Parts: sequence; structure tokens; C-alpha cells
Amino acid sequence: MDQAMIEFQNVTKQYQGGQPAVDGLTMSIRKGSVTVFVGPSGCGKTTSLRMINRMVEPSSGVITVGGKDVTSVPAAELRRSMGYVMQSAGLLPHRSVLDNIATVPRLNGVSKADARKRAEELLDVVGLARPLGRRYPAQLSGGQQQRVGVARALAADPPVLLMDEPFSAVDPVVREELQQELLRLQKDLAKTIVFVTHDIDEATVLGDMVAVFAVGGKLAQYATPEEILRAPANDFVASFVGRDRGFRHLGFTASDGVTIHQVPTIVRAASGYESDPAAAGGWQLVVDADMRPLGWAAPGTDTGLIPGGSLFRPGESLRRALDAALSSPSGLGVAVDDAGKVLGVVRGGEVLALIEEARQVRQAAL
Ligand SMILES: Nc1ncnc2c1ncn2[C@@H]1O[C@H](COP(=O)(O)OP(=O)(O)OP(=O)(O)O)[C@@H](O)[C@H]1O
Repeated sequence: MDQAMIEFQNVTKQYQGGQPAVDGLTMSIRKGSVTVFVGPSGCGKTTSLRMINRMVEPSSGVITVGGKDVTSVPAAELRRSMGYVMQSAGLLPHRSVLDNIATVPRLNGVSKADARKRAEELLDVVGLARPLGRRYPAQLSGGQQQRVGVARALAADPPVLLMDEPFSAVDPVVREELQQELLRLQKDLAKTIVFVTHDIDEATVLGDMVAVFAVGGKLAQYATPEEILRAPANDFVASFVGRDRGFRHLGFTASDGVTIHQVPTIVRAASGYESDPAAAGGWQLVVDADMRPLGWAAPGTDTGLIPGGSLFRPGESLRRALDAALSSPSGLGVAVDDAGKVLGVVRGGEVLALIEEARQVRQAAL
């Protein structure tokens, strides 16, 4: 796993008449990892990404993929050997979704029938219903189009996937869904993914490694997301990751010690409500017949169902546990298992105490 897949050796790109867009970039990207290029607008992220598949040629320096200098491979062949996903999905409007996904395998000489069969399987992989394959791109939502973009990039089963702000044009809820989907896919696929974003949150969620670029095309820090949040290399990185970095860092603190308490529940079934006799006038969690959370019933009032907050799954970070408690109208964060069934609740005060404990342990280790 520690093998390098992509290497930049002192790579510079200067477009005509300008300052360098990328300046002396040297970095090694591990096989099977997700590496995120992040930084403010115009700092050379896209240029760096595009030099990997020769959509842009460097002014100087060498880039190797799988140990091979990319300039030794014809540009068109190199491009087809890597998946590429961009912000606008870039689908061909007059071709069906299936034909869009089958484009590169067809160019590689795969028969139409085989390419379509593979395209149908890929719809499953990216979580799209098969009938959508017959539609045209304009008949899909933005999020669905991005999924097709990912399926198309995966069609030829390339070892390397290049993704340029693929999720930035969709709303935040769909965006988070797509991020989680990509992480799930990556668990099985173990591709070498290079992902460009200007969103530090997206970078720390997705990246095994994060490369922070500064204006002028210089690499400011290249480290794990945890390290970038805990120990920014300089003032530029510190200001880029922002004031919330302490909070974001919680995303890397394990929640093992969090106690999950029992919670009084009301089952909302077809026959009506069944209240928990243990409720004794406090907040009650409303669940369906399968014990999945639906919302809250406030104490002593009849205001009906109050929407719940975010959910916490044991094994997730303290950030998730705290968010579940803070976003819940009752102040109790709902914990669920993998099937979405209620396990109990976490208390905000207890999560904060654990956060403080973890901070002291970190401090003592310095
Ligand atoms: N084809 C081009 N010709 C001339 N200059 C270019 C070209 N493409 C990019 N640049 C310049 O190179 C610099 C880096 O651009 P690049 O697109 O790589 O940055 P980026 O970090 O991806 O930005 P953004 O987040 O805005 O997409 C910018 O100053 C940009 O104006």
C-alpha cells in the first residue's frame, strides 16, 4: 500500500506571459489512496491535476504514473487510461446515460453489447436505478448526473481517477451523500484518486492525504487531514483551514468512551401511538415500528412530532456525537446502529467532558 503511484518531480507550469501557475511541485501520491488538492481559487490545483493525464503539459519537471514518465505515453492513450470526473459531469447531451457510461470502453474496442452490460452494472455501483440508463442527461438531477460522471470514469476500470471539483455544483445534502458514496466505493475499489476542491471540509472528509496549495502554485503543506488541522505548517495554512479547525479536528477523535443511555420512546404504528411508561414527563423519542427514529415529542405538551437532529453511529468521531446532541431539540443525540435502529442517546455534557479529556491527553503527549 505504501507504493507510490503518481510522482511530481520539481514540476513547474507557466502559462504564456503569467506568473507560474504551479511552482516547483514535488510530491508522491500513494497507490490506492485518496489525495485531495485544496487551496484558494487560482492556486494551481486544476493545472496540477491536468498535468497528470497531459491535458496540460508542464513547462519543466517530470511526472510519473506507475513509475513511467507520462510523456512517454501518447496523450490520448494516457487520458483514456485514467478516469476523469469534472464539476459539470461533462456528459454528452444527445447520448443516453448508458451510452455515456460506455464511451471509453467503446473507444477501447469493447463490443457494444459488453460495454452496455458493464454500464448497467456500473449504475448499480454508483447507486442509480437501472431504468435511468435509458434517459438523457438533461432528464436527471444534478446529483444523478454526477453519479453518471463517476460511473463513466470507472467504466474502463482505470487504476487512477482524477476528480476536479466533482461535487461542487450540487446542494450540500446531496454533496454529503456523494462524498459518503465515494468513500464507500473506494473501500471496495481502492483506486488511486486525486481530488480537487477548494472546500477544506470536503478535503478532510475525503482525503487520506491533503495537499494545501498557496497562491502562486506552491505546495504549502502535504500531510494527513488530522495533522493539517492539528499542526498547520504556517500562517497561510492556519488561516486557510480557518477558525473552526479545532472543531473540525474533533472529526478525528474517537468516540469510544461515549456512554449511550436508554431513552423513553413512543412507537408510531399504524394503530396509533404507544407511549413508553418510563417517560415520566420528559422528552420522548418517536420511532417507527422498526425502532427507527422519526422525531421527538416535547414534555408535557401536545405540539406533535418535532424533527430530530443528526444521527450518531457508535464508532464515529466525537464531532459526530457532539453534533447529534447539539442539533437535537431535546439536547440528546440519537445513536443508531448500521440498520438505522435506535440504540439510545448521548448527552452533550458528557461528550464535551470526553473532548476535554482527549485534549489533555494530546497536550500531555506533546
Ligand atoms: N489555459 C490557461 N491559460 C493561461 N492561464 C491559465 C490557464 N489555465 C489556468 N491559468 C492560470 O493559472 C493559475 C492557476 O489556475 P488553476 O485553474 O490551476 O487554479 P485552481 O487552483 O484550480 O483554481 P480554481 O479553484 O479557481 O479552479 C490561475 O492564475 C489561472 O488564471
